[in-house]
Amino acid sequence: MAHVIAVAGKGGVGKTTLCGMLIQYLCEKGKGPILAVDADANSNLNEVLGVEVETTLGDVREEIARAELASENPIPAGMSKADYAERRFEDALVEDDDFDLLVMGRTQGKGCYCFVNGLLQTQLAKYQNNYPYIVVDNEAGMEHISRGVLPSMQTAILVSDCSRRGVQAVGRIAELIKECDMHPDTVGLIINRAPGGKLNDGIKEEIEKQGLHLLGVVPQDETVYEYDCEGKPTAGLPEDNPVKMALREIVDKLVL
Ligand SMILES: Nc1ncnc2c1ncn2[C@@H]1O[C@H](COP(=O)(O)OP(=O)(O)OP(=O)(O)O)[C@@H](O)[C@H]1O
Repeated sequence: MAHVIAVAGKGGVGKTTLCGMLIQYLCEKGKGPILAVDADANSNLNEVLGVEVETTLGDVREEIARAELASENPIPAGMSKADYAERRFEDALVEDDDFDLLVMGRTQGKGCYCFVNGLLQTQLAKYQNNYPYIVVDNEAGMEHISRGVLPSMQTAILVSDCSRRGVQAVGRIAELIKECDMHPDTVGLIINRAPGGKLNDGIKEEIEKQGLHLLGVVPQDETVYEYDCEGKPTAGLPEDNPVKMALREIVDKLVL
């Protein structure tokens, strides 16, 4: 069974960047094949990882939910809706050397999604046996986890920037995780984009107030930002990049 690592945080704090670096590092450590799941409709994990995505699970869900209403039903005659959905979900899996990527895409729309959400849940449960690790880039609401679409969670990595509000947002996500009844072994915080890689006293106080376990601090680094602006995958960052090195040190301390 896969070890599921969920990465979450408020938008813009660098969650997707760190998630991509984590996937790359696990691959380098020989922990692959990894299933990477982009569960945040606003993030672009594929860009960070440097892969193209043609179909999202959201597209497939939409297509199937509307199939019966459409004048041209895409489901071939003689094929069940469930078999067609499974085939299309497999089409949506982007395969790379050491990881595969699934992009959830948008989660809301008109019509009933219960049937396809159920299929998606089954499909993900099936994938759980094919990969040693599943790494999920979540939106702040952790919707896929709270709705039970994702099978389980052993490690939650919560990312905040160096702001009180970022830490407070993470505190709320930690509460949500408790309410989800998934009981991960580790729930820890990474502070990203810290100037000079240091925490100030106000942030330290807030972390304590929220009762969060600090895994480590990642510095602000202009090269990471430039790579993003130029659309270059973070996988291509030099080995001695300070963000890459800080994240690796944190991952090495995790029990995975
Ligand atoms: N340590 C860092 N130093 C400098 N820039 C960083 C660092 N981490 C992330 N960034 C930059 O911050 C911006 C936001 O990062 P990213 O897209 O990973 O955030 P996010 O939390 O996933 O946001 P969203 O959910 O909106 O996608 C990007 O331009 C990224 O390159």
